[in-house]
Amino acid sequence: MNSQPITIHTHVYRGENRLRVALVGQHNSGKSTIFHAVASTSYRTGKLAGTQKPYAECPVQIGVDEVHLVDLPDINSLRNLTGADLEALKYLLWGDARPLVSRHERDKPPAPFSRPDIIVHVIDASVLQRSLELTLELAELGLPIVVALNMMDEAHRKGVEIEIDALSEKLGVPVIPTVALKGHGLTELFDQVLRSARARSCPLPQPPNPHIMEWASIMQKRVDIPEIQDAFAMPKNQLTMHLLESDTYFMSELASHFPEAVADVEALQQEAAQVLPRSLPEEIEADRHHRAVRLFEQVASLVHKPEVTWEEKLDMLFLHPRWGLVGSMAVFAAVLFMVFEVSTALDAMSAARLADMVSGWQPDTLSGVVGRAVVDGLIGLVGIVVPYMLPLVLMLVALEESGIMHRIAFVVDRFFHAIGLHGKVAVPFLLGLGCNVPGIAATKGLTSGRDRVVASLLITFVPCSARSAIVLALGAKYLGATGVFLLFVLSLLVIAILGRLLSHRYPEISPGLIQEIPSYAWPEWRPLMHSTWNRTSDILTIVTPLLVGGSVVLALLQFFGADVWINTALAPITLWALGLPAVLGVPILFGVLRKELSLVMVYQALGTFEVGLVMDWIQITTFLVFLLFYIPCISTFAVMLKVIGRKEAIFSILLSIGVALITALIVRLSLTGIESMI
Ligand SMILES: Nc1nc2c(ncn2[C@@H]2O[C@H](COP(=O)(O)OP(=O)(O)OP(=O)(O)O)[C@@H](O)[C@H]2O)c(=O)[nH]1
Ligand SMILES: [Mg+2]
Repeated sequence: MNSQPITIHTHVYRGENRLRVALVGQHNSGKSTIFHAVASTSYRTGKLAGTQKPYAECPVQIGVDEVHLVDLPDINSLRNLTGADLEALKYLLWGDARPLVSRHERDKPPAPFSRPDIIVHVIDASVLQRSLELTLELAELGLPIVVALNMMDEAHRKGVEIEIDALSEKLGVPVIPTVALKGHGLTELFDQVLRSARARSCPLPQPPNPHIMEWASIMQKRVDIPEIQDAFAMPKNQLTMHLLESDTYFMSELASHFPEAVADVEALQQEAAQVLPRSLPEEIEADRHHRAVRLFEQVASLVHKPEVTWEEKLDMLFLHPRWGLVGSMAVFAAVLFMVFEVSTALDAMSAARLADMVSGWQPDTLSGVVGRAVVDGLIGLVGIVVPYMLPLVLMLVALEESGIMHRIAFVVDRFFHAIGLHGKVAVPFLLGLGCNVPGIAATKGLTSGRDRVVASLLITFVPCSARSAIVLALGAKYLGATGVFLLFVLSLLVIAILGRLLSHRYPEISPGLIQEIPSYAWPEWRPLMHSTWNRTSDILTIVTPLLVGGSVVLALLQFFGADVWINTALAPITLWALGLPAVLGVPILFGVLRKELSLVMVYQALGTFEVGLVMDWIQITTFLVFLLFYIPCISTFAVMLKVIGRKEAIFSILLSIGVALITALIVRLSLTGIESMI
């Protein structure tokens, strides 16, 4: 029988025992890109004690293990540091612990968490030589290191070829090639991080030349005093090298805590200066530079520049630091075209035509009314499926399968992070401009847990085409272009503020996951159609009964003359809070079926098309603001049930009513205030 070896890890990194990993590297090497590729949206940021450069931290799930990942500010060298760089070094040495030498510093410890268990040294492979000096210094820290040889695409483009194995062997450190921008190699990187941490394998020592070694061993003897070593709590060799190089911080700490030892150390530095052609710090720096150059020459070579492939050209548009937005903007424009042109045309051809056909049917019997309500519900369904669900979901699936969605997500991530969301929901948000239903449905495939809930809740505040139509119809006529513009700006503002607030409601730091950007692929028709239909029908099973049922209930209410009760029941909102005519209660309630019907119902309720005759501009604005934000519609509620569950769906209704009321009230009061002033 064939038996497979089973690896049993003696140590699983989880919870309190999660592995602490620090991303260390020079400016622009890609640390933050790696961090954002694997972090969740709810990562934390902070500043190292008394400095201005922020770090970021987040737990990340890797299989059964969990790591606590810290993205540090850039660092060029470990020598002679001041300010933020020195604090970063102190974090690497001591974390939140306070060895004797730093106990007198009154600021907080450099970091609110322990020192890392392992370092991921992020290197820009396209300028490898520059980074290797730092690698040599990091090797002294006594921590396991994994090198992320990042920007391999750039290196490839410049024709720099690196022998990964040779580099890894010479450093005694695993080297993993990555293209952080696309998430390539990140799975291997973090797998290796776990392996190296378990093996506790430290880098090979990288001693300076024998010449310097002699001075180092003398220095080591002079400070090899248990009290000094305890006070600095760092690897002996590293302390020795810092003192040999007359590092300001370490020398001053030595002077203030062990004044008797300083004379010895300084005497040695001066002795060396007399013997050597250059000062000791200069000698050591030159030696390190020399070793880095030699290492570089041994492992790297310049080859003929390869041809740029079409994938690389496309990625210039999607992922390039400067041009990357161009591709995303083009896709957004295409999505908006679909939403505003194609969907509108399809709507006119399908649902609108059907609605026209039955408009003459005005039954006055109970069964007739129910029949008409069922037909209305079904037409409403057609109005969601044909113009919105099918084309927009098809577009979404195509964007996902082609690999474009991942690239857009990467580029716009930063903007969306500001409101606590992942860049992946950018396209669903745009779909929401057409109809919230496919927008919310899309979050199901793209996000999970907290991110999905927050994205869905926020998408309900994106003005869908039905709502925009009312704002455009009434707003353009009575408030002018500026008024309409300001109403949409208000939507954006409300979404941004709610995003921040909701991030507080769901603060749990969900661990990030490693995400790779897939290669480009032409979507295949059959799977595309299949997936589109699956997702649409999935939603229809829950939207249909609610839409038809809701339509019947409202028709019956109207049939039995409940209008007056409804208007009376809603008077606290319409009349008292918002100062609107009470007859608007019915259109507001019935609007949950299909918002665009609200407009017709408003005309009916007020008995005129000239809304301006019965309502002043403040009332019209208040009404539009309320309409813009309150419960979107029954279909949206249905899709929420499916995507985020009953509890959150009900919360969403309460939230939208609350936000609609509060915003409308604020707008009403401010406008009244402004009017009385002028
Ligand atoms: N071509 C290419 N660009 C990358 C890659 N990784 C990151 N970049 C880009 O390089 C730039 C710098 O990346 P960051 O992640 O901000 O670098 P950093 O190390 O955090 O920089 P500092 O925080 O300033 O130290 C960004 O514009 C990234 O989009 C990669 O693998 N390939
Ligand atoms: Mg950064």
